[in-house]
Amino acid sequence: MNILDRIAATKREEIALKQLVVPEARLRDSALMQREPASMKASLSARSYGIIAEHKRRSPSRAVINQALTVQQVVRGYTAGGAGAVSVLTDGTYFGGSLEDLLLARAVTDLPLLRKEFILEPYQVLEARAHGADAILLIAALLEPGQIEALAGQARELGMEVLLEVHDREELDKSPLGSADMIGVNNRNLKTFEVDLATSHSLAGLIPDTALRITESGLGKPGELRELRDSGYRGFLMGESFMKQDDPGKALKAFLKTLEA
Ligand SMILES: O=C(O)c1ccccc1NCC(=O)[C@H](O)[C@H](O)COP(=O)(O)O
Repeated sequence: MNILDRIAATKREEIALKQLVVPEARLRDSALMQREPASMKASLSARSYGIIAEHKRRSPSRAVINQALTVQQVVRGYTAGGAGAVSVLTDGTYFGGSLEDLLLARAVTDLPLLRKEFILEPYQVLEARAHGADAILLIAALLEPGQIEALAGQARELGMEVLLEVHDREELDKSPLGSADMIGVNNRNLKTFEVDLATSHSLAGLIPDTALRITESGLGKPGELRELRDSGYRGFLMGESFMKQDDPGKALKAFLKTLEA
């Protein structure tokens, strides 16, 4: 079984349990349901380099990235450092994240928040909204086209945007692209962890202009972002290269200064 299949199997078990412990009615009672979500697409589009800075303690491909900082320290730093949006990993088992991280992030920033999660069920979309997310991630490799449409429709009804993630031509061709506000190309093969920025370059021209193009993973050099921008990308999802620094927000600020010089 590859890692993505393992993550999905764990996730299904977790969702079944969580639905028993926290019923949907309780999620609907969250005070954050009254908050108007912000547009991540607009925030990223307003910048020449729309960085989605990710809070990421660890991952299946990297046992430890940064366990020393609080989520508030990281997200405050990203906000001051010029991020266009913040991505918060909420998976506990494989990434050491939680829904509490999303709540804490919400408490310290007005930037749009992406719930970075392996979403399989409508329950998780409601969870995202109830914990302050403005956008959700849908991973094409995990979902059938009909599921993408249904989950994206639910997100829209709840006022959130959708980042649809693909990794290859097959996933792009099978996906209902009109369901997404943003289409992300993950440079990391989630089954092998291999990272290749050529993935984004080769798929850029196949993404419809109705969606904002986002390139994800393995980014760290200003020159790479300039080339990806030339290919049509306006959003750049970056985790490890900032999180491995002692001060991720300062690292982001310095990175943007070099990029925009
Ligand atoms: O990062 C991983 O090892 C990983 C493994 C399996 C599934 C997903 C994984 N990462 C999720 C992501 O998409 C990245 O966290 C995100 O794009 C940022 O990537 P990076 O800048 O390389 O940290």
